[in-house]
Amino acid sequence: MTKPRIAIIFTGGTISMSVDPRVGAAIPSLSSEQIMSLVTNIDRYAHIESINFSELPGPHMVPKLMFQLRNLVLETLSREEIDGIIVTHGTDTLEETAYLLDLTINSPKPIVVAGAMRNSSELGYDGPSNLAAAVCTAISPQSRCKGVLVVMNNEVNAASEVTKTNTLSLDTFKSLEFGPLGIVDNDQVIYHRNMVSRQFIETDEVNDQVDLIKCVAGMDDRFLKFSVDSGAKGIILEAMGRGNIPPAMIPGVEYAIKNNVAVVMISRCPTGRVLDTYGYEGAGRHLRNIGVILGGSLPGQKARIKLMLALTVSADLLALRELIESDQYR
Ligand SMILES: NC(=O)C[C@H](N)C(=O)O
Repeated sequence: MTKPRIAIIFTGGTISMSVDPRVGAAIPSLSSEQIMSLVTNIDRYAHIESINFSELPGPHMVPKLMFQLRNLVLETLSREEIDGIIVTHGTDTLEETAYLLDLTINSPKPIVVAGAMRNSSELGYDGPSNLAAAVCTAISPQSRCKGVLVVMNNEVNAASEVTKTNTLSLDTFKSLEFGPLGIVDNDQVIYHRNMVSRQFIETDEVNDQVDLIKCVAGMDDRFLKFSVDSGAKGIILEAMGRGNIPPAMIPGVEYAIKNNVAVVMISRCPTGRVLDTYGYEGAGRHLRNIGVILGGSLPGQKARIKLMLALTVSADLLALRELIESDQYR
């Protein structure tokens, strides 16, 4: 039987780091060959092809590079002999890249994003085991047509649902709202459910002029006005609870919308979607009536990815509302 062929695209992150004695802390240093040499016996399962994209820590990744990575993933997927793709990534921005890939690639072939929480100088370096689980996931026919998957700590999560929840735990990537899609057990992926919803945004670019503003008690509209005046085309408003903001922020929201800047609201609560349940000043109904778009249950950093892509499809605020709300409010 012919073994499946998997391309692994290395972008950096802790999975490719070790402690530099001069700095006394972890920095990118491992080549893809060095990492793959630690994933022992993987050639029993698949032919592996390594592709070097970058050696970036997660916080150095930027939206334009994520989109270049998306183009490389698409190009690699278009090769008939490739059965699936794995992307290694710094975990700090892994969910953002994974979600961008998920929203912009419509392929039945499995795409898996993985990383590590411990670098190769630490006891219990989890890079090789996460990569092994990612390969087991990518070669499974059951992983087809599932969108982009995030595999860490033997759990399989949908890119559209997952977020990093803990600063150091190996078990940090969680779908807080719905739980994992499945697990990797004994080198086999076992799925328990399908992703809740999936959206595809057809575009060839990303507009990175989107800011994220978190609301706190007593906040005013200075950040909102600064964002508009400094050229933002979109703002993610990380609101309180069900989707409500302090009244002193409202002039800034009106100023943004008057200037055709899209304002998408999500919640600073870790779970639950926003909705226009409340009718007081600054509450969801008021904000919706003045043109604020509802962003569902996405965390702010992922809602930003979605808006950055949606803005390349239309600058019209009503069309943007339609596009952004369509998969969360039916
Ligand atoms: N575990 C990690 O990968 C964290 C690291 N700071 C990064 O995102 O590059």
